[in-house]
Amino acid sequence: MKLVAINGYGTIGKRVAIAVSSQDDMKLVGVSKTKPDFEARMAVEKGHDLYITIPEREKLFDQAGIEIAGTADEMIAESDIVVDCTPGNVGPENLDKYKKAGVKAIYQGGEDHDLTGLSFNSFSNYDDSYGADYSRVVSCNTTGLTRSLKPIDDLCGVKKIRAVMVRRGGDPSQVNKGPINAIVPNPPTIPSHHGPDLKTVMYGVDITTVALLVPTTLMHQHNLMVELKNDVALDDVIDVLENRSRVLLLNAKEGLGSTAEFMEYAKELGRSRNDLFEIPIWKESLNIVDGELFYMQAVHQESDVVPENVDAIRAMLELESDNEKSIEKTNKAMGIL
Ligand SMILES: NC(=O)C1=CN([C@@H]2O[C@H](COP(=O)(O)OP(=O)(O)OC[C@H]3O[C@@H](n4cnc5c(N)ncnc54)[C@H](O)[C@@H]3O)[C@@H](O)[C@H]2O)C=CC1
Ligand SMILES: O=C(OP(=O)(O)O)[C@H](O)COP(=O)(O)O
Repeated sequence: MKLVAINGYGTIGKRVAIAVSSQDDMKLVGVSKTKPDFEARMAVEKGHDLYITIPEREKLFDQAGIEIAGTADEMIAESDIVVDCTPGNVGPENLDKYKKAGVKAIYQGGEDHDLTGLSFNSFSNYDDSYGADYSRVVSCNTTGLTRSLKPIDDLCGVKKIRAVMVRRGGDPSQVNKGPINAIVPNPPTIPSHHGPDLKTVMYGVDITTVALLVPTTLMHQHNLMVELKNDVALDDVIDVLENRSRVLLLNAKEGLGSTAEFMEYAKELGRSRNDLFEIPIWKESLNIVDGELFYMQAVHQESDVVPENVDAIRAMLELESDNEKSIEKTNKAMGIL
């Protein structure tokens, strides 16, 4: 059984840990924490072996009564692959460590593509990370773009994409993030990183993105304008999106007219942490005008990249060469629609 470690147990790391534990072809070695906070305590309660990033802090964990299994370096040495879920720009410090230990590593979207020279999405370029030592799962927003644009591109070809990304100010627990009362062009320059980032997993696509930050924590929201290469009926677009996993067409008229209601829908699904791994698209928003497709979608930023991390592990450890088989296996274990 291949062994997986999670370095950085925060928003993304704690979700990837549970997702890895639910698969039958990989085993979680453990997770790392820098400090003995409630998340460290609950990681142990959830049955994860807990390793400490800063060995000098062993006493603090002892004093807090939180049992540790060893140091993060020991966890890394035991593993076949590390999923690095540390905050953006911390990852590069760890690369030498992974190289010295001879372990593979997956980074997250907070790191630059150049760190690994390879980025990953399950649907668009799984094969390129097959057997790779280092790759990067693109950010939550870029993953959301890829999920809906790839099947559309496969159906009728995409000539040019323009997208306006309305980004959540911070995650629900991030009390020190904002804005509280403003709409902030973020960045104020164009394009935002999302367009160039999409090109690292959907090669050659013509896309420009603009991004804004707003005072909300639940989800990001995207507005897409897509010039199509070939004529297509709207029903065929709807059909292809309805039949694609990890994408959901939801109806505003059924009481799902906002990101808040999407998250209420997620609660009704009854999953751990109320996660919505799928990208919900407002069905009513889909329209084709003069060969241009318009639609609006949302992204549960805390969870949409989690299944992609599981598929990336499978590709890089050569556990499955067929992306569709990996997607199906991950979906089944995680209860994804
Ligand atoms: N939160 C989000 O909405 C999303 C985040 N990402 C990306 O995922 C990565 C992780 O983000 P989050 O989970 O949100 O961050 P987070 O801040 O919630 O969690 C990071 C964890 O890493 C720990 N940490 C810090 N320095 C460390 C080190 N040197 N070694 C080990 N652990 C360390 C922190 O204590 C914390 O527990 C970033 O690259 C981010 O851009 C990707 C998609 C969505
Ligand atoms: O990957 C994310 O967003 P992004 O796709 O806009 O970079 C996450 O929501 C983290 O974004 P943050 O950099 O605002 O914490």
